[in-house]
Amino acid sequence: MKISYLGPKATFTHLAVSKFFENDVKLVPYRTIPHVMDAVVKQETNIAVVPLENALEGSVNLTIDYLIHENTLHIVGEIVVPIKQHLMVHPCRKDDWKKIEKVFSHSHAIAQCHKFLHEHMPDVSIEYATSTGAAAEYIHQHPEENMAVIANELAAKEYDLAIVKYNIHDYDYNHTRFVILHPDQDFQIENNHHNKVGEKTTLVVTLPTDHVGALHQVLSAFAWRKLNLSKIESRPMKTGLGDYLFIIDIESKMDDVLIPGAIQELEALGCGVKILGSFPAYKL
Ligand SMILES: O=C(O)C(=O)C[C@]1(C(=O)O)C=C[C@@H](O)C=C1
Repeated sequence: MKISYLGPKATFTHLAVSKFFENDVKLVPYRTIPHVMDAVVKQETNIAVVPLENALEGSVNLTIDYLIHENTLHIVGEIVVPIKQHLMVHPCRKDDWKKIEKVFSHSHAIAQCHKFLHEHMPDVSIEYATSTGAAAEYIHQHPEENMAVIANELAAKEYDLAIVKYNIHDYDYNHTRFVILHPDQDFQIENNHHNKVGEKTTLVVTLPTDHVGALHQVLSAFAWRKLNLSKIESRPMKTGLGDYLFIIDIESKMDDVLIPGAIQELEALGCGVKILGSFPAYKL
């Protein structure tokens, strides 16, 4: 089985897939989240793994938007991974890293370390990379750049960088949810040894024309069936200012009665409903 992931080597996504999947898989890195997903659609790989949400910074909007608007893949699993961000430099700058002028990383990694950067490196400029691994690889290839990178310990090893500050993320509880994507919504991930923490169903709901209490009615369809929601988030529909869709995570797997009943009720109210997936959630 071939798995596309947000690469290059030693990103957090790489850490997640290499810990989660067994040895008989081939891991194939792609540079951007859309490329990771397109690889499955083009049948270059069988499964895609991409980041969806971080506990400190919230959703990875590119993943959500691509999944909703551009893609036909389904979420077939979720992996929650602890995230530790470190500051690293090319070894030739190890002793004078305090004179660094730029910090380079993925936007989510930078956002997870805002307080640290504000307090300890207030004058540096920030540059964004497609992933933490891509930033680490760049600095390895460009020792002449007076830059530091925010990335994980594996990246420091892979790209031969020196960690000058460990654990610079602003809050201890720093976890990211990665999703496993497949074209077939009934695809089952083989998993023998990981810690399964629950089941989820993710829906995308569009409201009928804006009217008083529309969202309240949507939420009632879940509430009176005692379907617990673990997330509700609005994203622009990209059709006009004020047009939103809602991404709703239900803390149960698809059943024959309750979730289909809630969906029918929403459709009767004039809502559009798309099922992004019904899947097991694992914690590493
Ligand atoms: O850049 C990486 O290493 C990624 O895997 C991406 C990503 C993200 O998009 O949130 C994943 C986990 C961390 O939260 C920071 C960055």
